[in-house]
Amino acid sequence: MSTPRFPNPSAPISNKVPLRVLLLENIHKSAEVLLSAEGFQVERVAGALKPEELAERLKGVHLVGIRSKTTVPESALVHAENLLAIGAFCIGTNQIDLTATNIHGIPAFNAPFSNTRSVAEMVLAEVVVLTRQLFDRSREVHLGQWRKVATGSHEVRGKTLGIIGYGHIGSQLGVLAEALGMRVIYYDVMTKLPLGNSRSVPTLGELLAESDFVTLHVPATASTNMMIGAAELARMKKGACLINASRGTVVDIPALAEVLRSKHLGGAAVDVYPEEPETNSDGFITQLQGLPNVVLTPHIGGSTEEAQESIGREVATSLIKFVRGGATTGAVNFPQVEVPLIPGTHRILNVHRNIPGVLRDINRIVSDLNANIHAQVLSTDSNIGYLVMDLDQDVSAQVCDAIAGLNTDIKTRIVS
Ligand SMILES: NC(=O)c1ccc[n+]([C@@H]2O[C@H](COP(=O)([O-])OP(=O)(O)OC[C@H]3O[C@@H](n4cnc5c(N)ncnc54)[C@H](O)[C@@H]3O)[C@@H](O)[C@H]2O)c1
Ligand SMILES: O=C(O)[C@H](O)COP(=O)(O)O
Repeated sequence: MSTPRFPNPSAPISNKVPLRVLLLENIHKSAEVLLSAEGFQVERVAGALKPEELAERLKGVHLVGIRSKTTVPESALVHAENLLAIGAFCIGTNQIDLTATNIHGIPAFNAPFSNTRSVAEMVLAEVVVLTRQLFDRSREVHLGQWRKVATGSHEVRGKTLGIIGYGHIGSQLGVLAEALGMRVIYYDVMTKLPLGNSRSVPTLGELLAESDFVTLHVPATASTNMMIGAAELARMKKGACLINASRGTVVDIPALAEVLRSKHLGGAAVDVYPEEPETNSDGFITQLQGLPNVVLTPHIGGSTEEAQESIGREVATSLIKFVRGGATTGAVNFPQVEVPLIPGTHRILNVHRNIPGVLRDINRIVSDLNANIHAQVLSTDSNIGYLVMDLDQDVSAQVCDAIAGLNTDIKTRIVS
């Protein structure tokens, strides 16, 4: 593998030069509070940045925080010679080129559970809203129209909720839905423990055919891209409702608009779209606008104060632990290492290309400098090796420089 090498930040992180942090997309203040308390210099941007703007803004930045709207392709890293880590202050990490960041030695951290409950609660509310056509009735009354009807309105008790993707959100939603008396079935590519009385179905087709409500909770991947198109929508029961609060790439919007217009589906709730605005000031157009019993929300499934506050703290904490001690636990694109710091030792962190002989070369450098290794932990994936090494003697600057000179080196830094 030939890894394009960006300039190596092998100089020790100095307490005198504060680390620069760039937080995009209105990341919660809780993150800034923690990062500032470390002495880091935090800059904020309200919306997302396009990749070329991001590339410019990453010059000299050590940590960047994004949410779901900021894409981080390899081209955005071209000036990111100081970038140590990326914080995705959300669940999804499909917006980051995880392979490119991995081979450039930049771990990406997310918050895998902090907004799970918020999404599950919103989807459960939408099930009731759709089956009672509450938004349409509400709009009519706002317009001075009194349309008291029961036709087409139903209880959710006894109805079947079909969950596609029975992970953190899907399984939590299933538990909440059973509390309302719903029957829960799910389809997942992995074998999952059924919670409560829920039942796994072997195929997507069976789930679509059996459900009164179908809700999607899968990540954006090649296998989920357009997984609900015209053929899948046609398999759903007449009058059933579709809910998508996962990713906009999962549902074919024109096909959905068509089955809503033809009244094959009774309603839909959509929170995510193939193209979403970068800021709250941008306009938005979708073919679903104006259709009856269609709830459209601006990607707010995880947008509660509770979730955002908790995500801010969780991801900021991961970034701080990585800066201070090199911990990569929870990074989505990196070998996992977490070693407690021992006072009096001198820690070096090294990311290198995963080829035979690197550890031998590094240990020869340490030995030539007459240093003693107190602790050494190496974890690898198919592209890179991540080494955390504590030395008894303070020769870490010389060791660091020598390791950075190896042609296998990707990133090397000293933390203590
Ligand atoms: N609307 C929002 O604001 C919001 C908030 C949080 C998360 N999300 C989205 O929801 C997604 C799910 O979140 P989660 O925390 O439950 O993730 P998760 O990883 O815990 O669960 C995802 C599940 O989908 C399954 N899956 C993957 N590919 C599949 C396929 N082709 N068919 C069927 N199942 C498949 C996985 O096996 C897993 O069980 C996230 O990836 C994110 O994109 C949206
Ligand atoms: O992946 C997620 O957690 C959700 O899509 C929420 O993303 P957001 O932080 O951009 O609202």
